[in-house]
Amino acid sequence: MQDLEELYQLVVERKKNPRPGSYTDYLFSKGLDKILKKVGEESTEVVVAAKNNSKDELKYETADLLYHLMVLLVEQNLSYDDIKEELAKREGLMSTTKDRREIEDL
Ligand SMILES: N=c1c2ncn([C@@H]3O[C@H](COP(=O)(O)OP(=O)(O)OP(=O)(O)O)[C@@H](O)[C@H]3O)c2ncn1[C@@H]1O[C@H](COP(=O)(O)O)[C@@H](O)[C@H]1O
Repeated sequence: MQDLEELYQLVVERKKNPRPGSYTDYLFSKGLDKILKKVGEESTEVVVAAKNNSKDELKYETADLLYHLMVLLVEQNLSYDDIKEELAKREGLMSTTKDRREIEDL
């Protein structure tokens, strides 16, 4: 079993201890622009999969995107806890927006 945090930790481990032939090492060696390109590509593939109404494709592309996002976070020295903290801050936000004026189409 591998959850997102375990995947993040695996990427951290690869950065600390590069392993020959590892795709993660390949991304780190190419640098930020390559990682950003992959995040962009994989994001687009998620959009296309959803438009194709294909759950299998969406599942596959989402896993690809999450992996590349974890590589980006590690490259940028953002910890997994940073993201968890940000998400935690948002808990309960719904209740504070219930009186918001309806969003109108332009
Ligand atoms: N989750 C993933 C994961 N998802 C996608 N990918 C790789 O992402 C690449 C995306 O495929 P593409 O066709 O878009 O890219 P490509 O043509 O192979 O290469 P480029 O476009 O980047 O040049 C594939 O090579 C996949 O193997 C991943 N590679 C690794 N992981 C995880 O990271 C762990 C460590 O992997 P290594 O670093 O390779 O040991 C693995 O055990 C997995 O758990």
